Amino acid sequence: MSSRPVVTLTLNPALDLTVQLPELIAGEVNLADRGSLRAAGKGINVAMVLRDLGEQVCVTGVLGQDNREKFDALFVEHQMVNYYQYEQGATRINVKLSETSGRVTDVNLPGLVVSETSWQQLQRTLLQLCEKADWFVLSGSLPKGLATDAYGHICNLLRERGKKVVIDTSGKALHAAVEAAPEVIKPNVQELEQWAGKPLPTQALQEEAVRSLLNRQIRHVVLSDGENGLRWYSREGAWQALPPKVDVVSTVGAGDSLVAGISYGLMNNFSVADTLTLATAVAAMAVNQVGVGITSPLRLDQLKQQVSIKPLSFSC
Ligand SMILES: Nc1ncnc2c1ncn2[C@@H]1O[C@H](COP(=O)(O)OP(=O)(O)OP(=O)(O)O)[C@@H](O)[C@H]1O
Ligand SMILES: O=P(O)(O)OC[C@@]1(O)O[C@H](CO)[C@@H](O)[C@@H]1O
Repeated sequence: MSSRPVVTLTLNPALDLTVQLPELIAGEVNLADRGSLRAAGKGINVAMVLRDLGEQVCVTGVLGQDNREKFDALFVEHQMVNYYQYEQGATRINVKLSETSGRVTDVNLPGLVVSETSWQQLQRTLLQLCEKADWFVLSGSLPKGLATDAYGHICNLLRERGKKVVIDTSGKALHAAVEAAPEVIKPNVQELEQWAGKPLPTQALQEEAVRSLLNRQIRHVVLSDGENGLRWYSREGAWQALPPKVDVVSTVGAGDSLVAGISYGLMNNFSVADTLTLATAVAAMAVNQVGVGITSPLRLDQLKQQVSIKPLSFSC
């Protein structure tokens, strides 16, 4: 466990309305088995896992004033230090329709419009947090009101101060973020294809794109691929992690759990094998439940034992 806190930034958080139903039939009345409404968003999910791993966490970003209660309660319950900026209006609700087969349909709303005042205040907050923290995890889509290079801009601010930045985003935001050379990025295969601007159907083609990311001075590229696990690339080498087989309850937050596990391992100077084992097990745990977090340390140990790691032949 590191002695200094880690910061997670969520610019576009959400209340996740997870609905579990046998089968989704579009255009019909669907009867659900159960539902839950949770404070979420990518960086908040990352924070949940990091707290469960024992890290001190400062959370920041922009939340809506009108429905802040669930977020405030979560921060208190999980002892996260709250540096959020509150904007007029309500944080979006994202609907996650989770079928018995394991298929998940996401309906994500656009979110708040972030004002220039909040954006400026947020940057001041991040600079203030540079005095406390060395690692910053920036996750998720960008809300309206922010330029597509918002993550790139923040990453530059942080890197100039010697901070390590992990970024998990997609589309144009990922494009701009890559130019700021963060320490780690975690695209999934589809996001890598969007970045490359073409389909990448083979491992060789994916590795060509990864090479050009590493040549832009990104230190680690973690390429996630759902139930096939992940491949981790850096100038020092490459590894593949194959996840354990689990019953899929909801895949929402699996990527965030992976990001949390990778960040934890890097922050604590774990070996690559230990980092990947932990991250892959934590992600599998997320898949096996609704919501993220380490709900059973014993189960996490069992999952870790079922992760398989192997080195890949790869050079830059
Ligand atoms: N069915 C599964 N069984 C076990 N592990 C899984 C499964 N699906 C995903 N994972 C784990 O979660 C990781 C992240 O999943 P994925 O590649 O879907 O990320 P993502 O697209 O960022 O996810 P999301 O945005 O939905 O959180 C995978 O690398 C894998 O380790
Ligand atoms: O709009 P973004 O930021 O891309 O995604 C938001 C989101 O789908 O990501 C999390 C799962 O990763 C959910 O908690 C949340 O609803």
